[in-house]
Amino acid sequence: MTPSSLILATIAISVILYSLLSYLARPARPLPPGPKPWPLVGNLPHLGPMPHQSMAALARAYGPLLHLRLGLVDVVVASSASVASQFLKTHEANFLSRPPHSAAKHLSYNYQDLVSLPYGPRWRMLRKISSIHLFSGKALDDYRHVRHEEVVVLTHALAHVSSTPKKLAQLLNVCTANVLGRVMLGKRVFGDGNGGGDPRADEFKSMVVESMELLGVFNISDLVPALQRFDLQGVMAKTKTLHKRFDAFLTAIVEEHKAGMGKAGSKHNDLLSTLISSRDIADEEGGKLTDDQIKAFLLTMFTAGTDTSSSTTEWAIAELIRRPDILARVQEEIDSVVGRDRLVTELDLPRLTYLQAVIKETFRLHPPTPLSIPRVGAEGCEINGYHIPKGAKLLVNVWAIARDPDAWAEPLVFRPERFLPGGEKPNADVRGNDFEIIPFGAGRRICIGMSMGLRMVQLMTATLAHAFDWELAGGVSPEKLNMDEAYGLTLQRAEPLSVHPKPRLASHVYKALS
Ligand code: HEM
Repeated sequence: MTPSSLILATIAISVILYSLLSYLARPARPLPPGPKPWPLVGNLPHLGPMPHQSMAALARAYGPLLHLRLGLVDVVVASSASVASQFLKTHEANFLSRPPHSAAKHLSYNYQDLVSLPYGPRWRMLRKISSIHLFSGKALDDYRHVRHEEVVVLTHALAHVSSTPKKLAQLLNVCTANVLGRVMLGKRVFGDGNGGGDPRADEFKSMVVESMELLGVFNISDLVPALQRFDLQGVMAKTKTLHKRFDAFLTAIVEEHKAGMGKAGSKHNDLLSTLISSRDIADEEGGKLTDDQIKAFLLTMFTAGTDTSSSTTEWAIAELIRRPDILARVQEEIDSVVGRDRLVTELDLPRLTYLQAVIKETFRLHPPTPLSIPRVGAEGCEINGYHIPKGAKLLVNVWAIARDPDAWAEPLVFRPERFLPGGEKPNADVRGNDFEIIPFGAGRRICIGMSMGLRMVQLMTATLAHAFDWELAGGVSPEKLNMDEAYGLTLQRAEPLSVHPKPRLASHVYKALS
């Protein structure tokens, strides 16, 4: 049999088997509405290059609870606050695990990381360890100086006068990665701490972006298992190569750390040392950790924790550049609280009400994970009178929910005032309680790094807005700034922000940074 006739035969058998099984297992209640699926590929052609946008358009036509069939997989999409709350609150217990995804499987050392582990003892153990060491109020306060110092390094790098424009995303990424490095490993991962370039940082950012692209792909091999071995979109080949690059990066970190721990008189209180030592003390819930599990843990934290915060800050600065009136108001607020003789600190943030509103508005229009991270239904259930099949993949379109015209006035306009007293949603919060704006998800599987991510985005945005005025590279005028999105698991800017920062504080502030 030739390869093409083998593919055709596989497709034909899959379609017949699937139709038969679907007929036999048809539910009493109807599935939620959705566009008619094509044979075999189902609704994949409906997704296009920007699935979050296409799904938002489909939700406008079919309603906020949408059913799609992608290959052989049932997918339900929540596109309104009330539908999202049905899944993530009312039926939360049924949607606590993640669906299978071959790219995630390969990148995460066979689903060993916190994002992809099924809800259960090992997930609980890793969540507990990371809460205690990284994300508890005490841990966050203990490491406040680290965030401050790395933002100082970032400011120093931006203040360095040069005719070459600065790629903001790259510097923000180094800042967030170094904060995580110092907190988890006890040391920076990139650069010399003076804001100087490090080619490994470019490599790292490109690996993170590529992983987000691969994780965001709707891979036909996952959706029609019979086609898995053909790797028609080349996702698996790219994932394997990427995994090797990440593994080399992580193995070096772990081995170097172990060697340091072995030296006489060395004292290590960081998280990685705890993880390495925990292999000798069986945990009552999750068992011992292997090297691969430790690398999977670090990988998740570095990927989930860097690009999300840095891209949100990049979007925030882009919005401020486009709206000089809003930037001026942010600067006025920070000047009045902080003055112009020092940089902002985290302790100033609670007094910066307008800045907080700017950050919320940025999360609303530019949520870093537009389709959140998928969940899977453990059992069949009924929502709003529709049958949700067992094993259905749940996508929460947080991007569409935050632009829902039934929930937001002029949803496409960047207007921080909507979150201030007298505005339409003065009390709305992004921490998973107000389903109209859930950039971090909600419920038990809500983003574990939420508090750290929020602090980083607030501190970086406040510092950049306070310490600099901004000009776009190439003489682009603010109103011409390209605000197009590039799709992936995380929402990148199609065109990275390229800028000339102009220091605006007293000159001694910048001198003191060197
Ligand atoms: C702007 C910042 C961030 C945003 C918007 C964000 C968003 C999200 C979202 C939407 C989820 C899925 C939640 C769900 O299923 O309901 C998630 C999960 C996760 N995030 Fe974040 N994230 C951010 C920062 C961080 C940081 C700083 C870290 C770690 C250093 C992190 C680590 C994780 C992990 C480990 C999970 C998986 C949690 C689980 O499955 O139990 N995130 N994040």
